[in-house]
Formats: sequence, structure tokens, C-alpha cells
Amino acid sequence: MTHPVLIAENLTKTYGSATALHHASLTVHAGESVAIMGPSGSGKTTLMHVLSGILTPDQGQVRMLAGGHDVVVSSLSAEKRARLRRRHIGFVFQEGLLLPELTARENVAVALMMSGATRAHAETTADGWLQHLGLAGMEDRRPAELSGGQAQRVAIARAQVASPDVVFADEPTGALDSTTSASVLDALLDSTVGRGAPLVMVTHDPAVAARCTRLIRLADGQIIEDSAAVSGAPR
Ligand SMILES: Nc1ncnc2c1ncn2[C@@H]1O[C@H](COP(=O)(O)OP(=O)(O)OP(=O)(O)O)[C@@H](O)[C@H]1O
Repeated sequence: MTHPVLIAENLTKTYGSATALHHASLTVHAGESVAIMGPSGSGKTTLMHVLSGILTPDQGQVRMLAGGHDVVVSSLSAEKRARLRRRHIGFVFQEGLLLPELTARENVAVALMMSGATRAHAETTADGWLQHLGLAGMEDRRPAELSGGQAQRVAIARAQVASPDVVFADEPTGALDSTTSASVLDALLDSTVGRGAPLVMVTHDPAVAARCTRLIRLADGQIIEDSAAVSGAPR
């Protein structure tokens, strides 16, 4: 049994008359990889944004074990949630969103410097992650000089460099061909779950979801299926 890292209880979020989340509850444990699936508009992005403190719920709460402390994310001010995200949460998006003027090393190091590290320490740690993700020798390249798969590996290094307590990914392989997608997904799973942190990933791709230890399906803002409830995955 592994310990809970994220506990979401009874989350409801509305936008005007649209209910994006409706009494959604889930607990994510260390080392789990959770795929969130569902039709367009079912609330996947909203759930990820509420879990990660980008948005606050109208009802319910999100708690997170951040740096060993039990934090009620949904009650923090916007400034404290931003700080929590910088220090304790990693994000990987469909497009890497790398800064085009910076090298691969700098793109990764900046994420660690934003949580207080010196430039020298951040660059050494960045190089270690780039090497770990198969990018040794590419540290000085800018994003335009990398393939799509390589750029996503830089984005993964950036998400991991501060050793966040949880990593969120939104269609992280959605822009890649199937072979590159499989190897980038391996890198994302290994680098997150390999550290013992959970990965929470929105995906439309059943092949990607099949690589995760747990599948959550949303419809109309409600969790209609949670494989952990039946498969005996870590709880
Ligand atoms: N900023 C917003 N303002 C108004 N309505 C919104 C806003 N964001 C989301 N919604 C609505 O909330 C519902 C859930 O949206 P959400 O983006 O979470 O769905 P999704 O499952 O991620 O969709 P997709 O797969 O298309 O990205 C939808 O009905 C959407 O129209």
C-alpha cells in the first residue's frame, strides 16, 4: 500500500450555467499513473486544473502531500497556489511550451531557479535530467533545433527537475507519431513513477491510457468509472 498524495473530495465547479465538475472525488497514491479519459467537454481539463490548484472548486476540497506537509490546496490564496505549483507540481502539455530563445539546458534549469536554486546548481541538475532522458549532447540546442519527441523530453525534464510531488500531463504525446509517442510516454512514466511520484494524465488515446495503472472516465463532469475501484490498483 502506498500513501495518498492527492485527496479530492466532492469537487464541483461551474462556469455560469455549465457544470464542468459535479461531486467528483478521488484519491491518488504515490507511484500511481492515472489516465483521465472522457468525451470533449466532460470536464477533464477542469478536473486537472482543480487538482493542481490552477482553479479553485466552488464546492469540495483538494488536499496534497507537498514536501511532506498536508496542504489544503483549494483553500490557499492564488499567490500561494502559484508557489505550490512552482515547487511541488510538474506539468507537461501537448506542445512542450518551451521558451524558444533558451537552450534545452536553460529551459529546464529555469524551472528549478524559480523554486530558489542557484543557476549553477540548476544547470547541473538540468544536465543530469537531460542525460537521463536520452538528450546528452543536446543541452545547448534551442527548441527549433530539436525534433518533436526531443522537445517533449526537454519538457519532461523541466517538469521533473524540481522533484515535484506530483506530475500532471495534458495529452503529452498528442502531437507525436505513434512510435515517438510510445518512447516519450515511457520516459514520462519512468521519470515520474520511477521517483515514486504519481502521474495524472489527460488523454484521448486508449493506447496511452492502457500504459497507466488506473483509468478514470468522466462524463458530464462526473466520474463514471474508476478502475482502482475494481482492479485492486494501489489505493
Ligand atoms: N472558462 C470557461 N468558461 C465557460 N465554460 C467553460 C470554461 N472552461 C470550460 N467550460 C465548460 O466546462 C465544461 C468542461 O470543460 P473542460 O474543458 O473541462 O472539458 P474537457 O473534457 O477537458 O474537454 P476537451 O476534451 O474538449 O478539452 C464544458 O462544458 C466547457 O464548455
